[in-house]
Amino acid sequence: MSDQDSISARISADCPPDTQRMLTAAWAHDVEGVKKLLDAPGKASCQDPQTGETPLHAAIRACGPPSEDDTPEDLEAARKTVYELLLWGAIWNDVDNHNETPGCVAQRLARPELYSLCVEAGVRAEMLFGLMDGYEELGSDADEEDEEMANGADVEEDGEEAPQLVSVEGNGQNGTTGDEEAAEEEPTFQPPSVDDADVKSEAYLRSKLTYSDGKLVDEAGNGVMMAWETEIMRQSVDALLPDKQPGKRILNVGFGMGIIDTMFAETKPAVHHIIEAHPEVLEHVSGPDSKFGASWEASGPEQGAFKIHQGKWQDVCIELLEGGQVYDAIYFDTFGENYSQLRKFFTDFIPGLLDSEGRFGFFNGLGADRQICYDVYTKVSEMHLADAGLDVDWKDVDVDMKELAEAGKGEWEGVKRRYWTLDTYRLPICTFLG
Ligand SMILES: C[S@@+](CC[C@H](N)C(=O)[O-])C[C@H]1O[C@@H](n2cnc3c(N)ncnc32)[C@H](O)[C@@H]1O
Repeated sequence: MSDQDSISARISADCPPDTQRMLTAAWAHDVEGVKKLLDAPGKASCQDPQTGETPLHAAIRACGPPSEDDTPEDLEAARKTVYELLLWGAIWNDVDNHNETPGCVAQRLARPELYSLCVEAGVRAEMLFGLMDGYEELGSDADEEDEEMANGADVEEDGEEAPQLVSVEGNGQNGTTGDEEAAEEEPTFQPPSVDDADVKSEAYLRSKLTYSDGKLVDEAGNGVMMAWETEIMRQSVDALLPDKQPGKRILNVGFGMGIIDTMFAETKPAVHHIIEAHPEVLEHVSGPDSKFGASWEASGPEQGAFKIHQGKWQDVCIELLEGGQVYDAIYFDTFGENYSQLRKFFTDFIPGLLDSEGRFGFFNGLGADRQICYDVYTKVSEMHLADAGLDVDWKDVDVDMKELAEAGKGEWEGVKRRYWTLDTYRLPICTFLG
């Protein structure tokens, strides 16, 4: 076990005794001891104030990497401890001072069984948040710092700062003065700070955009679309139109840099509709250098066959439905919207707009700055797609990370936030069930 993963490094001298007891019992995989200590709400997710270690981190970290000393009994005790903690409300995605969730530790230590328990807990939590309408922002949408993804599931890799000791704010109630209360307060862990990239759809749609070589960036410096995604767009087109037959009816939501629309146009569709809401993107599309201006619209096989629908898809799709439009291929890739909007598109529009033999795809950047969040969102979206009557096949696409490895460098130069950190893109190909 590396020094940074040792018990002495993880349970600090300042750790309050209750928390220390819980962390030690979790570290020892003392299931009975853990159960006894779980006597009040919040106990399962207590944190060392300096290291941010939670009982889940401790139970997983204590396993270390696989070794020949491992026994089935040890592993079973670890599994039971993690299971028990999750049962008692341990938070699956609290980060520690190294910006790792318990699942990140399990992945780093090559403990797939424990990793799976964390993923399953994440799926349960996110499905519940879904019922309560509390999703994070989409992965490609520059913001994943919603509280619901809880405390830095989307922390920038480079945004790590030394955690500070902070005190819980007292309000002087219960007959104590603020000072007395302060004296009794315990320090709490402050997770590594995150760069606040909270993009909201309305603000984004009003913001100034810059098209530059290989990227489209909003006024806060968020990457709206980047050229490194071209291969993903290429493979998405290949998946949606496998035979590249001409004469297909295509809908693309979100023009961005027009990368996917250029590829769609090359397949010589019968209908090619694009929905775009941002005024500056629309200005760019109608500009003299655009391939999708008035002459493109006029070049369609019939009037309205090639068309940029100006406005938000939430409004335009209602008109398309009312007009009885049906498509063979639909692609969805917007910016600044949260997962609830993608889910709305699945459930409210795909059933009416997609031909019964058609294919639907979307940019799958959900939680893409952290493997466990990506894995959780793969499952969550799969369940919601099934709710909408859709089956999904995931195709793994290698992402060349050479120029994407470091925030602020390579492809990320001039871009506020590294929204993609993974070697493999999971490309969704959705068709109707049955
Ligand atoms: C990531 S880009 C799309 C990139 C595109 N796939 C490509 O290949 O270049 C997202 C686009 O969706 C647009 N958008 C964001 N919210 C939208 C909404 N509610 N309705 C329509 N378009 C929207 C943005 O203005 C932006 O042009």
